[in-house]
Amino acid sequence: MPSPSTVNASSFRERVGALRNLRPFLGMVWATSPSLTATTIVLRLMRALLPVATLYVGKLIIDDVVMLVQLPDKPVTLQQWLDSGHLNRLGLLLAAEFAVAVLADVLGRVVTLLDGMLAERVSTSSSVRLMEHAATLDLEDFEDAEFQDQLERARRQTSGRMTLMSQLFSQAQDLVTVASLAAGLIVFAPWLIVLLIVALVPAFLGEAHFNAKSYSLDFGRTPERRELDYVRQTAASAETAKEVKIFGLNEFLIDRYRRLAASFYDANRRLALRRAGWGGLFTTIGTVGYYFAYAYIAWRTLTGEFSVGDLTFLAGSFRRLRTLLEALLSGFSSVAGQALYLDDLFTFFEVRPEIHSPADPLPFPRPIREGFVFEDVGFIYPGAERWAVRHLSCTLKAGEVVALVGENGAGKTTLVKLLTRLYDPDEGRILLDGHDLRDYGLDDLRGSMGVIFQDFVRYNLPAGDNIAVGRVEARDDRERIARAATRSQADEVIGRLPHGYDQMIGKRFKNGVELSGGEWQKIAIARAYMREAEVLILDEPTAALDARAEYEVFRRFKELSEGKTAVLISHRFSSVRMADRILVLADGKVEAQGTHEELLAQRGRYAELFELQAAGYR
Ligand SMILES: Nc1ncnc2c1ncn2[C@@H]1O[C@H](COP(=O)(O)OP(=O)(O)OP(=O)(O)O)[C@@H](O)[C@H]1O
Repeated sequence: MPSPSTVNASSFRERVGALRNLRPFLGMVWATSPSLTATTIVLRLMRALLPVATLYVGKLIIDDVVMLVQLPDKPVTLQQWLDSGHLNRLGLLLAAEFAVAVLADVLGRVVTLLDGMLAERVSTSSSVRLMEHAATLDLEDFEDAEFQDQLERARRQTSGRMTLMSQLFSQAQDLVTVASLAAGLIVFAPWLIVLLIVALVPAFLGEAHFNAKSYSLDFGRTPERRELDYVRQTAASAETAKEVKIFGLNEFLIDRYRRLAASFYDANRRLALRRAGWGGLFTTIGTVGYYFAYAYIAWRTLTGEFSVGDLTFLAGSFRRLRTLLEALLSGFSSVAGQALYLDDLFTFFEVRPEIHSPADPLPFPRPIREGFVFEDVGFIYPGAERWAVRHLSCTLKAGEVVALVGENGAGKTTLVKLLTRLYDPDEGRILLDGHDLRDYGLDDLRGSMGVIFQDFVRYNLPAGDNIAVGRVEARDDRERIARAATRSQADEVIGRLPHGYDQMIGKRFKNGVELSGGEWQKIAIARAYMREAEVLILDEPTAALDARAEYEVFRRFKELSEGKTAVLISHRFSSVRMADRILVLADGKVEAQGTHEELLAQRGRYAELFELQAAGYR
């Protein structure tokens, strides 16, 4: 991804280079709906030829009127005119002009309608593609600030660039109109075209320059804009309202928002002012060119070389051409500018995940025969300075319940992330039944594990669906959902909800019911049971449960993980001691292991932490 410093967007070459994005963009539009796209193109082509037709019929009308005015014995009354037959041609011409006007109007409306429909479909399909692609990427990508900026820019492109489509089509349409008008001009006075182009070039270059500037301004400010959104969200959202109120953070956040927004405004205003100034100057040059040409045509009419009809046709064509060319040129530079933005979308699509399935994956063992072995595993988070885990060696035997304990930052969650291949180790390897985890299919591996993290997601969905997401393919299996709920004690929570399993939970939507922290946790833990996986992992999702509830959850967890490999992470020793084996982690490696009693007898860190907690309860 280009960093702000490498995007010197004022370089003209870069802008023209960005036009390469138009091909895949148009490909995307076409793929969304070939029939809509083809129809709008054909209609626009027809519409493109109407201006020259209007002007030409207008010229014929005026020439005809001038001729009739000069008739030696002209009729006087309307009846006489009609009887003389002189008006037949004029009548036909007027009817033709009327027909062209109606057609132009109808075509314009239909095209706008089709464009609107097409734009919406393109926007939806690119959003879908964005989500599909995002789903393939690594967790590492999502935790990277630069990637988040890129994702944010790409997300804005999915709907923000839809005007680009109409604009591109309009450009093509205008181009055809220009060609038809220019053909007319060339027949009468070729050098007028040259005058036209000379008058317009400065305006074009000015536009191109300022568009590039505004892109680089925008690009360089993605982090600030993300911060702006974040501050706004924090200052006014259901999730943060409680703490913001108690800490009285409104002023602080609003002030921060104001300062950020003000710096945006300043930069934008400076650019807009310069743009307006230069734009005004260039337009004046164009206007001078126009009146110069007008005077010339008028003169040639006076000398008798052009008819009055020619004069109106030429002056009309010239004026039309000028506005069209101006629009085309500035449209071109705006298209090139927007194409630069498309870079964000397409470079996002080019990001490839690093964690993937092997070409010829092993099937996940069901049941697991031996278990997992961590062999001297080391992992450092991208951009971090310290190893999160290093020289970590341990086993998780098949059918065993292992508890991980250790102080904050000891590496417990990291171990779980490595086990589920959200990350791959930087050193050493993890074996499952004697084979490297990387030899198994990724979907198969993750599909065989039920993990609930401490920061599990609180889905604003009906209670049943909140559990069903644990195995979303089985979301219609009400019995399985109810079974999972019973195992995690979520059934009692759901029993108290007015609409039971169909009750919307969370406060985001109408009729949603908010749950307590512990109730949410029971629902989340039910997801792990819903999964009916070979490996069950609870990474401290029980912190908000009261002591009795946590004890009960773990007692059942132990019972229900009979024959399964299970890992539980908790800071409560009353729960931890139920495990078959306890691993004590410190500084990213296993410091001690054994049963509760064995570890107490060793009188090491485990015994110390246990004593601390026990003392707290005395
Ligand atoms: N996404 C991340 N990016 C960078 N560093 C991280 C990230 N997640 C964790 N770390 C670092 O890795 C180390 C181990 O963290 P980990 O989350 O595994 O600890 P933990 O034992 O689960 O702690 P806790 O009991 O607080 O949950 C910590 O030093 C932490 O700062």
